[in-house]
Amino acid sequence: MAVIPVDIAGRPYEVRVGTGLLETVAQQCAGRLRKKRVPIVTDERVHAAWGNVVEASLVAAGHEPAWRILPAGEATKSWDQLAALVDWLLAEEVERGDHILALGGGVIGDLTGFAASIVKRGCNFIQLPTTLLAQVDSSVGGKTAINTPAGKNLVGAFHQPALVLADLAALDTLPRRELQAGYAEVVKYGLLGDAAFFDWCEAHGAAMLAGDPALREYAVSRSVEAKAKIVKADERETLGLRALLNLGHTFGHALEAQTGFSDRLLHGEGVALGMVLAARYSARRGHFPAAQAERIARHFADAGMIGNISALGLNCDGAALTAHMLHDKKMDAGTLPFLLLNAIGEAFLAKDVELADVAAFLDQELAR
Ligand SMILES: NC(=O)c1ccc[n+]([C@@H]2O[C@H](COP(=O)([O-])OP(=O)(O)OC[C@H]3O[C@@H](n4cnc5c(N)ncnc54)[C@H](O)[C@@H]3O)[C@@H](O)[C@H]2O)c1
Ligand SMILES: O=C(O)C(=O)C[C@@H](O)[C@H](O)[C@H](O)COP(=O)(O)O
Ligand SMILES: [Zn+2]
Repeated sequence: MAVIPVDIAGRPYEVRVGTGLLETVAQQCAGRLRKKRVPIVTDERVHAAWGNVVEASLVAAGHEPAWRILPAGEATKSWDQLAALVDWLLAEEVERGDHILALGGGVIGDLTGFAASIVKRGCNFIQLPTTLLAQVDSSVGGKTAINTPAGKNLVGAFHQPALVLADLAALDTLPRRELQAGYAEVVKYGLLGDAAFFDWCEAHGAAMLAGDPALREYAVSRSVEAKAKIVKADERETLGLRALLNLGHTFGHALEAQTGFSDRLLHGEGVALGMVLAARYSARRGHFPAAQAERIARHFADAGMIGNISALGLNCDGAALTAHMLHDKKMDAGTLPFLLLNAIGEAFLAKDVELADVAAFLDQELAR
């Protein structure tokens, strides 16, 4: 098992990456589960795949799991589900010092973490991420949120988990499309700051996705280490460092909004397309080789993902996509900084991007 410290001032915690962590969840959480009843939030698919494993461990340790089983999918990150979850946690008489368990992907982690941040002005929670995306990204770093009709993650809080248990065995039941979507956030760490890791992805990504256990442990651990370092340096995204983790997301979130936050485009798929767009747009501006942008697009295509937004059949123009971007949380005094590339492994925040130029670029991409 790899143990990666997330060294946040005043609230450090561990990310444990290994196999069998769900089977031994009660022991892993020893000392944190103070009461007989343990509140666990999950979704219906994760519960079907892993509910009995977690239940068995908790029951064997003398606990009585209290399950909150939500519908699977992005629509669960909503005001309605948040309100109902908060009411349920209050009915469970959760105290600040208790630990709420979040068993699932980024949807469950983001929603549960946000509920934990506001119940009694802040309770503890433990992330039990079961998707590749959640293990390499969403369970770490403390961004929690729901979506609103205005856009993605627009209401939320920074609230760090007390512990993260990334069980690699969970990836064995994850559908291939979800694995691929999570892989986009793995590749992101290479593109934003670690060219050697992008090379590793090109060499080993396919075998990692196919199930090689050692490669999976390496991909998850190296991703978590990269994220932990950035989060330690800029927890609240105020210094322009954490913003690097948003590479591909301004484009990606606009595509998710345009497709109605539906199964038509998963978050990771939007991020993959968004990073290809950021790379091509960097090439259009002249500070990134066009051939390298196509290298990135090819890598995602080789991994089985869509490489061009024209394939989405969006039936909209570039201006419709840039309109969604006005809600981006990086907006600053009316301008939107964009994460762009100078090289593979060297992302930067460009503050001189004109949205009209982005819209014109997207018109070309929609017709590609
Ligand atoms: N907080 C952050 O820093 C952060 C980072 C990245 C993404 N996110 C958010 O995460 C969300 C996406 O997360 P996701 O990709 O994990 O999606 P998800 O939570 O919707 O899970 C994907 C699907 O896989 C199923 N599933 C999960 N684990 C499974 C398993 N082990 N076996 C079988 N099925 C399983 C789920 O039921 C769901 O249908 C988005 O809302 C995104 O905005 C947040
Ligand atoms: O942890 C971060 O910081 C990230 O930006 C990680 C992203 O992968 C994630 O999708 C995040 O939720 C996006 O943040 P947002 O602030 O653009 O909503
Ligand atoms: Zn993301």
